[in-house]
Amino acid sequence: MPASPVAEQAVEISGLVKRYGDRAVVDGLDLVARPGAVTAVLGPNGAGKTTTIECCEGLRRPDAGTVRVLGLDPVDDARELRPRVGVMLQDGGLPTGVPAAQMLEHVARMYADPRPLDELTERLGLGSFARTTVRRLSGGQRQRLALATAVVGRPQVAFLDEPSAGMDPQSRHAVWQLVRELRDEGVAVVLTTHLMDEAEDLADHVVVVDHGKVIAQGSVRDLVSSGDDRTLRLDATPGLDVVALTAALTADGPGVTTTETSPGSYAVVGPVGPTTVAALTRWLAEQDVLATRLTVGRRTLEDVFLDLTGRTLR
Ligand SMILES: Nc1ncnc2c1ncn2[C@@H]1O[C@H](COP(=O)(O)OP(=O)(O)OP(=O)(O)O)[C@@H](O)[C@H]1O
Repeated sequence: MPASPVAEQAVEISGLVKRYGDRAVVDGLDLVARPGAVTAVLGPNGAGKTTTIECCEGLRRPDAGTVRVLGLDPVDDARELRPRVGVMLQDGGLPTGVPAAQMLEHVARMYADPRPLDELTERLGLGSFARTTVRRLSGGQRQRLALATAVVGRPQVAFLDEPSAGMDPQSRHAVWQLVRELRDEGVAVVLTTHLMDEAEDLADHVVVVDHGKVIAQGSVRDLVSSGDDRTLRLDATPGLDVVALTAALTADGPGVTTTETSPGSYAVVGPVGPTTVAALTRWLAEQDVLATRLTVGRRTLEDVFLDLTGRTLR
């Protein structure tokens, strides 16, 4: 049998286009994912994240561009890739009439060296619903089972589509811990998410996608650091005059931008300092508006997204 091509990158996507009808939902997307790293594809609903991942999983054929997973074509080389790639679909994608434990045992039997099932069961808390059929599992339970089936075969690449969606905080942390360990074992983990904290906590590399295109990428640190910029967050009455507020904040200080991110929530981004806060509280007092929350902190990925698109992620 010829040796598999040696790939430095676990996943390489170049100029990917996927159309539904005449609409390109993925529109010239480039992405690279390394072994031993978590790559998070971050973007709002409908950005094209799932479609991109489905092209990597061989579930959809690109209309243009190339996708390589471990140097192979996900559609043409599906048989060779199957034992080396783990997939967690957004809707679980599992047969519904089988009890959870039986499902996991069945999947494990397909691999030469599966992970110990008792350990995986314990870690992801699968024991409490082992005998329940997939159909009757809650959304979060189904997600945990889907994750277990994705990683039980010790894949070299794991595609996880919104791995912690719908989970309670305890389960979410168990999932995050497992993802970190996969990374430490050398697995290339590619996950989609629209949860900022998930990307900030887990990702070595973040790819921000909007309208089927990459609009920014880098480490979280690269993306959020921008000189002395900080974000001042303010909760107050909806509909404040942000133009007048920005003018008041920049009158005797450096330039900042002000946005009402959702009704009654505002973000002031820029070199926010003590004079900015003083000017803000003075302006609010003049308008007879009470701030119910005021914080100053470092920029987040949410701020980056807001800067790039003028919209919030959710
Ligand atoms: N089979 C399909 N036929 C037609 N349109 C589709 C199909 N699958 C997805 N789409 C559309 O493609 C766009 C991108 O969908 P996709 O699921 O890739 O986005 P996403 O970024 O994963 O969003 P979400 O965060 O909501 O999961 C959406 O507008 C969606 O309605």
